[in-house]
Amino acid sequence: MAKDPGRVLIFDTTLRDGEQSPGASLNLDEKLAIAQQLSRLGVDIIEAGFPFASPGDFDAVQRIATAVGSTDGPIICGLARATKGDIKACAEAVAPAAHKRIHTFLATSDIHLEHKLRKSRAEVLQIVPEMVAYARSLVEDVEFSCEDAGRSEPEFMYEVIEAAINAGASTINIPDTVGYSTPAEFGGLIAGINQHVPNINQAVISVHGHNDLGLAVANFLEAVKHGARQLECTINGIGERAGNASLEELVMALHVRRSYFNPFLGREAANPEPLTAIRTEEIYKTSRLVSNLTGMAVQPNKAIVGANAFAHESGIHQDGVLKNRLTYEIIDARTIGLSDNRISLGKLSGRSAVRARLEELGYTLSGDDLDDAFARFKELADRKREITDRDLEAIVSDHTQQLQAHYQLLGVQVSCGTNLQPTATVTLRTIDGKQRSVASIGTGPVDAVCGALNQLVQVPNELVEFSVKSVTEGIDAMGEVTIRLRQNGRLYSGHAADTDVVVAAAQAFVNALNRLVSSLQSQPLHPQQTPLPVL
Ligand SMILES: CC(=O)SCCNC(=O)CCNC(=O)[C@H](O)C(C)(C)COP(=O)(O)OP(=O)(O)OC[C@H]1O[C@@H](n2cnc3c(N)ncnc32)[C@H](O)[C@@H]1OP(=O)(O)O
Ligand SMILES: CC(C)C(=O)C(=O)O
Repeated sequence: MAKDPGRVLIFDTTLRDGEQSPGASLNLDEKLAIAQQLSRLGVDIIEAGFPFASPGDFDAVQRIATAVGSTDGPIICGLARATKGDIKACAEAVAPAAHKRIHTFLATSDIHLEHKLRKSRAEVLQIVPEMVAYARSLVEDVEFSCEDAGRSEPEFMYEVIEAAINAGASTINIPDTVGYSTPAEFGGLIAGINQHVPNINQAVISVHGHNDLGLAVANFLEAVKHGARQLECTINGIGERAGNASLEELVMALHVRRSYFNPFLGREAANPEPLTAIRTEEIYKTSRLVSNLTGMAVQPNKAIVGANAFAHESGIHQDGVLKNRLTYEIIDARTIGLSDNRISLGKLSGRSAVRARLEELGYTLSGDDLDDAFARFKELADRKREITDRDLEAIVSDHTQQLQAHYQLLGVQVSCGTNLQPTATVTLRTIDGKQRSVASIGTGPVDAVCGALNQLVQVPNELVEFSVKSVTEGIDAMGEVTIRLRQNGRLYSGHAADTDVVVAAAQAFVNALNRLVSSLQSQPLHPQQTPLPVL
């Protein structure tokens, strides 16, 4: 049996694999806000990024290690390829944390060895212990992953794992990198590792998996039954391609069905102790925060955190729930932090009530940031009778997105209607204070706004998604706009809300352009690429 921490460790990779979701790039302040909320949620390990990937990623990991990696906080981890350069950068980035980890990886499947790494199995067996030992010379806590484990030959993988443990790895991660495994196969893989790797009891077995076939959570639960004690997952299941195993689904499955899982961890079935250290009542607000800051909307029918997850539509269900909620509910919504019992916020509310509610939602604001958010709150409260949590989230996420913005939207004016050519005038200010306005016509007001913004910014892009939805109910509801732009095959999301959907569209477009521009600035200039316009 593997070294057993006595419960299931939750390793959150929202800021690393989650950020690999097309269009989901986050700025430094956004990453920090998410890391702080993950710490409140009670995750055991935060994988904060891939420090070697870019100076921005390095800074983010270092800042999270400094601000969130306190003695009673989570382990702060960075990802590194099995190279000295990656590992050294990772060690430097996580250094400020009280508890730090280097996570290094090398593929073990023949497909990856032959076509991607162009290395033999013998070379892999030489590199892995060398790089794990190098990582151990820099940091005490080292995790090693056999990338594409789900398609690797088990006997070869056993040898690699044994070598990694002998070199000092204390966590061995088994990733189903392409989401290929089925639950029985994945459980069998973990059982095989426990049986055939002679020194496995010196390491925690971890799993990481993707949702290409929608099986990641099911695979992980099967892995827990066979000895996996660390689950690598993301909030809302975001991540590369179809995403990762979702944290909220795993945690709630282990919570709701603990009498089923308890015996696999050597406990009495009736043991009421939780199987993870997660504060489940923080789940919903963490989901909202990640959705707002990444611009990745949560599908309404998503388990646990979707808008419909606790809604009962049909008469027979409503009748049952009215008689006894247990007829159709397996989770009390309050367990994940949904509550109807809230102070209502409106135009007579003061700074303390707004700050307190924002804190409950996972946003800790002070000084100028609080003043700005409060001013926007009052502005909105003059237009809208009751300010809901979703309104507040929209206010703060707009503000956070603008903190490091290259372009700031100063004004939008449109004229449109029957027999009128839709026209928009837009004013932008750059980070260095230059200001310019442009007018443009379009097929509708939003098209005219986007045309004007493109004229001002002059960075080629293709609009691939535009969606508007109402944040709350009623005629005075905020409209939430999500925009996705594509350039050179990469996606950039922008997200904004306002009671005026044209203003929300303009702001969402500017947010997406800001992401695109930041990404261009962190890449070396392509010979045919023109420098960024300065307005
Ligand atoms: C399964 C996962 O999610 S892995 C994590 C994915 N995350 C990322 O890729 C982070 C973002 N990546 C980047 O910024 C860049 O790819 C960098 C900085 C890491 C590397 O950039 P470059 O040096 O330009 O290399 P490039 O991306 O073109 O190719 C990757 C190289 O790493 C090698 N490589 C891939 N995995 C590993 C590994 N685990 N250990 C060592 N080398 C590896 C590849 O074989 C390739 O080498 P080659 O150039 O000799 O053929
Ligand atoms: C680096 C590893 C853990 C990974 O992200 C994967 O295999 O999907």
